[in-house]
Amino acid sequence: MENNEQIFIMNHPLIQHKLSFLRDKNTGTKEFRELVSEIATLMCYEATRDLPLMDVQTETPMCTATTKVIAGRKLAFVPILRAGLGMVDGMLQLVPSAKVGHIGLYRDHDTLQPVEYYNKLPSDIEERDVIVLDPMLATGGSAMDAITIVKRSRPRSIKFLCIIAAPEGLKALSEAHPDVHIYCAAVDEKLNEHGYILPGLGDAGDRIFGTM
Ligand SMILES: O=c1ccn([C@@H]2O[C@H](COP(=O)(O)O)[C@@H](O)[C@H]2O)c(=O)[nH]1
Ligand SMILES: O=P(O)(O)OP(=O)(O)O
Ligand SMILES: [Mg+2]
Repeated sequence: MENNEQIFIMNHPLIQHKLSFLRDKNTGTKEFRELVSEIATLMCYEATRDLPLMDVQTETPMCTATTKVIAGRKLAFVPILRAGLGMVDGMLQLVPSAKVGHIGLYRDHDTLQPVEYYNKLPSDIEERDVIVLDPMLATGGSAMDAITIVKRSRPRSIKFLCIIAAPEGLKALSEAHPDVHIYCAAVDEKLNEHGYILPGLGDAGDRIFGTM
């Protein structure tokens, strides 16, 4: 799977290095949580690369200079519960002013279909660019549903940021929401018969919250 106009694979060495430890089954809950957060920060840096800038006048100790600031674009992060929660603090490290909405979805074990159980989005989401967060894009069902829910509130734009994607999920999501840019750190081989990503890292929510 290659980068294209909709899908961005972040192969930065720091991200890839941390991802190896994240995949390791011997990585414990505390370290796993820290790694998810650190990777989210690094991915946030890339995913905000297109934020528009505007010129301002700044008094340096030497003279007046024309410098750049972000041109008033407001962001909202929307983690898909539970696993997406692990990415929020890392994102807020770089954009502390972002608002945070939450969408609660779990996958039905038999059908693999997402089941919605919670939904709270910022009231001014129409003025915001949204980044939906979930470490894992497997069948794509959760991301597709979460983005459909967010779209009903008419944000300015939506991006989806995950750490590991399966080819099946990338295809499904990019076809269902061609207007949504997708950022991931790795595209793995395939899904197993239970809808888990191979080689993957297991169940991200369970590993973040220690509920294995
Ligand atoms: O290897 C995996 C696969 C899935 N998850 C969790 O499931 C959803 C995504 O699954 P979809 O099939 O794309 O709906 C995601 O929220 C993860 O929490 C996982 O942890 N590990
Ligand atoms: O998508 P699931 O079912 O794995 O949910 P959670 O993120 O709560 O583990
Ligand atoms: Mg889970």
